[in-house]
Amino acid sequence: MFSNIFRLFLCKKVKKSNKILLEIIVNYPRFVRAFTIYCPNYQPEDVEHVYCSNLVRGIDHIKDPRLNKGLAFTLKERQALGIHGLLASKIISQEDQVGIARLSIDRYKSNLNKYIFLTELQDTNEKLFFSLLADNIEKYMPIVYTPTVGLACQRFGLVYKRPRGLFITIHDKGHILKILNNWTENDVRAICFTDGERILGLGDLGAYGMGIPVGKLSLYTALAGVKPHQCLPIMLDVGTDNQTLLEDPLYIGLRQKRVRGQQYNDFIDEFMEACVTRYGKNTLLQFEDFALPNAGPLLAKYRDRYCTFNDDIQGTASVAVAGLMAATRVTKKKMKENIIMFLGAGSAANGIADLTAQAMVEEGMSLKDAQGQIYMFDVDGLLTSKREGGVPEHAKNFGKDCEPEKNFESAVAKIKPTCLIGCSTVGGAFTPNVLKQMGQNTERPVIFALSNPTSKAECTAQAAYENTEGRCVFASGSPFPPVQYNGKQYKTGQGNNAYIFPGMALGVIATGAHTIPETMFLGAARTLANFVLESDLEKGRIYPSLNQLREVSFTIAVAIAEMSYKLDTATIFPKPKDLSAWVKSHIYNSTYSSYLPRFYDYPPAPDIKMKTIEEAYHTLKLVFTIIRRPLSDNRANVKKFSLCTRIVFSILI
Ligand SMILES: O=C([O-])CC(=O)C(=O)O
Ligand SMILES: [Mg+2]
Repeated sequence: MFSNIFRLFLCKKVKKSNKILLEIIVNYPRFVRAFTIYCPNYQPEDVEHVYCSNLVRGIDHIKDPRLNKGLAFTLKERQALGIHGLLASKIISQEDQVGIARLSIDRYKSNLNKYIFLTELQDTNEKLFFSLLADNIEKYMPIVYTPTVGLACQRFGLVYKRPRGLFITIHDKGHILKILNNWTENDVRAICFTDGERILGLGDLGAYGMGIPVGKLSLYTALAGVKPHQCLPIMLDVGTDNQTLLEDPLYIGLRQKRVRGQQYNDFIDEFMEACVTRYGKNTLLQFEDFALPNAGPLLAKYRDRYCTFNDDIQGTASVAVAGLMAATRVTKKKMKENIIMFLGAGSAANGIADLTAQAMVEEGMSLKDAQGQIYMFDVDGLLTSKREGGVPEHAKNFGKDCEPEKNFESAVAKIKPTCLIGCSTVGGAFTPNVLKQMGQNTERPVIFALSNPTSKAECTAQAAYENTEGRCVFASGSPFPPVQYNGKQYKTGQGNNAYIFPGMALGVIATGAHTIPETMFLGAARTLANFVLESDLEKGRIYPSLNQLREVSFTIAVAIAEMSYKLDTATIFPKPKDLSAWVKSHIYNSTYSSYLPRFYDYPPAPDIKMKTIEEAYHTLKLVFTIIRRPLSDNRANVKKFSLCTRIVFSILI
């Protein structure tokens, strides 16, 4: 470390103080985080690129996916970087590269092969991958995400080639922090992790579940612009109870049954603590695809202590409630005028039910009355106290005291729900008879088949429209093509949490929120519902089109940032005057940057020629001033102290 400081002080060729800044940023990783939180305009990836262009030369520049531009390197860059001759002579613009990549993908017939192509592109040229994805969301989201990612997880032994994220096993207990230290990126702001026990509706896929956090985080960047180097996917491998996988020669995870109980809980405890020790207290920790017995209790345990949320409970709830809100404009029924019935009583169903009840309360209903209008039906039938075993603890708010009913169709006929929501992972469970009954229950029945991937959807869009004479309001978790019925085309909406979690993440990261209160998910739902146009509703769609997802995510991010201050969970002070501009300043730029020196592009700073140690000292002082300035708020005194201490330690130790 001292040699680094020495190197910094002896940096002879420095022309401008910004160059010194770059040196500091690159050499002192903990400093990077402190610095970039307060000066997000200094895009760390650009800083690294500019810096790296001086250090990384030759073939290494092409091999690094963050630096690689393929044939888009200009002649000057090729000469400066020592890669002239390593590339074909033609120089191709990034835009043309996107077109070529599209042609290449289209040549593959199978979606799994398209997935593999895109993964390889991400591994070789990150900016091209994200610009391709961001420009073609509707086309490629179903490949890198649901439903193809489900198939990729099932075949992960074949798909897995090189590290993207960390695998932490139960045997690493006691050493998790050390493993996090092996991830060389220091500016991680968001971690998405799974233990693989409930991968989509596909069940326990063990370590093969890694595809899900990888896919989710790709959407963080493609949809919300969270910088890719700030995202870390993690697989917590505690074994699998999937016998087929335990016998699969290609299986890449621990070949043992799942560890449960105290040992599991201690492992997750250690993991959560290690993450904040390594990356800071307000690192966003997203639980993904945990099974029911763990998902709810872990959320309850950590939600007030960490910046965390469970995507399947809260993200799914938020998108479903947004759908219900938008549907009120079609059905002309307020939320509180509905009878809602769930098929499935797991974490997703309970998350949606809780948030729906809150939305009804906001319309002036008591919580008890709201819960009274929400029914659940699981594998053992209607949730009532009179059934064998009673109402399960995790769904106790929605159990009723009526007679037991084991037949789903009869339950739908008896209770006459106006909204039917599928979170059961039982493909085809909304039979034609069930759908017809919904058509009899009300003029405009709301039918959501939310289970993923497509094979697990409770019904297809086609079946929903056909069996309700085109009167239903339909949404599904996985995409369905438009439906033709009775001479009319219906474009159905995809009620997938992808509408929520990217924007939520950006808003939370931009304000350094230290917890994520539940009302933020209601706020996100409302923001999303407001995006739905009358023209969408006319086409039968209660969500904005996927191509609007970037705009939607940004608007949600700004709303979340606003709430973050209102709810006193933000840690960036003083509150930026223009919150929208502040959020924007955090967004990743997937356009290639020039690797020729361009220090003059950075915000103006005094032009100090570094000849003496004294001048270097002044530059450091300048950096401190920049960092201290936004912390003048009295409320932030403690944070100010700890931040300054961290900076001093970063530099001196
Ligand atoms: O991944 C998706 O498409 C939605 C989701 O969280 C799930 O089904 O678990
Ligand atoms: Mg999920």
